[in-house]
Amino acid sequence: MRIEGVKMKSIVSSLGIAFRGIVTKSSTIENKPTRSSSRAARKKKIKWTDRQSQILSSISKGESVFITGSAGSGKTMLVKEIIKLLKKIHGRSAVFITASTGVAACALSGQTLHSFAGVGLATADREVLFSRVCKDKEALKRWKNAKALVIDEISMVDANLFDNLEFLARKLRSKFSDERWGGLQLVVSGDFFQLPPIIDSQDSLSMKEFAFEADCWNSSFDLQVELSTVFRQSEPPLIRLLQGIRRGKCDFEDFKLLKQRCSNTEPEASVIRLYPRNEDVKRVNEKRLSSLEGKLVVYHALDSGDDPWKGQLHQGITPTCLNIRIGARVMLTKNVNINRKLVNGAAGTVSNFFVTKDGAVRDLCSDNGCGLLPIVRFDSGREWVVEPEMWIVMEGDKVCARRMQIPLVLAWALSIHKCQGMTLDRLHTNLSRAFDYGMVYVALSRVRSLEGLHLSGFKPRKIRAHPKVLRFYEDHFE
Ligand SMILES: Nc1ncnc2c1ncn2[C@@H]1O[C@H](COP(=O)(O)OP(=O)(O)OP(=O)(O)O)[C@@H](O)[C@H]1O
Repeated sequence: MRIEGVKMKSIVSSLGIAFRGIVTKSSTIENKPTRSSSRAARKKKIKWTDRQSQILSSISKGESVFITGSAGSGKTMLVKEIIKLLKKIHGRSAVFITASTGVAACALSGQTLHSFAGVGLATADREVLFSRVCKDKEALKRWKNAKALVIDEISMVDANLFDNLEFLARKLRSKFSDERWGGLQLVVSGDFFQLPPIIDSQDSLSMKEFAFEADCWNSSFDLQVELSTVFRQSEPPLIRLLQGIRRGKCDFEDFKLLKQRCSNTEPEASVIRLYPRNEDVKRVNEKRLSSLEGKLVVYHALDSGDDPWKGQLHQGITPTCLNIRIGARVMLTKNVNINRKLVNGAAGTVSNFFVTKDGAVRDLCSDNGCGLLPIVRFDSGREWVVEPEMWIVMEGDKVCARRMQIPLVLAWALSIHKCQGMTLDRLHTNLSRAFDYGMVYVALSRVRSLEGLHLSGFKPRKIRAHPKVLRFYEDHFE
């Protein structure tokens, strides 16, 4: 038996659960690819589609672009390439990378849009926001120094905020006050058919809600493109089903296909369950964890930096406190080795713990003077010692906060909000409990194949696309 470079003959079982060994960055555990090798592997694989290439060329010309498209059509992947390009064009310190949620921001090593803007809750009048930013030296510096602004997961940004930010950009960058966004090159990405903004109102149909309803929306972009090739799924019936659901449609064929995926039998524990509400996620994970026997191992994240950036680390990118036992279902919260498919979203089961005297691990999790590292058997069959990883919150080229933690989360259950952006091999969900527009689409579009989709029920009326979103896509992309 061999755990990726950890020779089992050198491992002695002690404490009933723990192995003895040494883990250092230079140890025999082959879980750190060189940066250049993983970059080379990625470079070899990507052949940009015509639309993706069109966007890259428009960015090179300094144009502002809105990138949309179905789940799995390569928006995030393209945005990562765009960020590299923007840094070459404008310099690292003039490119600001933001997203509407902390999870999405950390995935791009950026910051939340609110923290970039320095607007706090942003519900105040725009003149109040302006004086608030003027009093915040750092925020003011960001606005003045920026040459490019990236905003990911735009579907969760509301119209009012988008208009207010454009106003602030023009007013704070007085040299460019005649230009939209004060002359910033803007790159916005997201799919409005996915999760909508949280608006504090009962009557969302009569007021502005989505960012595309902002007064400045159309004048903000030189180019608005919908990516049409789906990469995450390859089966035509599944792609057709998902494209229909994205637009709130479920015809007889779709109904039949979804019915076939329904079953009353409990799926095996290795299948991830998706729930619309956090309390269900917590309840299921805690219940499953407490049903396991054996020692509970606790990892406390090590955070550094200042607020508000430090606060972003608590927004769900990876747990502040991770409790696991042997047998726990877990999922990676970071890409740890792309070549070996150990990527954000890869699921597995904790098979044991590895004892190390490594100081960094001991600070996270101390046990009899040693630290324990989880050994995970991934569903691909690969067994891997999971080492601590670092998350950083950047502002331009400045690191403002860091978190060190074991990159795992309990994964018998996840919330639909948390899974936006993920790719899953297998999932189980009950569609009859979805409560928001786009929720059914986000949940179903995570899975790669029909075989991996398990439903315990669905109600066709829960498959809903917002009428305003439908109109926006008809007007702009058909
Ligand atoms: N040009 C391409 N060729 C091959 N694969 C691609 C290409 N573009 C993207 N992909 C792959 O498609 C998959 C989905 O990409 P990505 O996560 O960027 O989609 P997305 O549009 O951001 O999805 P979501 O809306 O669900 O977040 C990834 O595995 C990515 O590697």
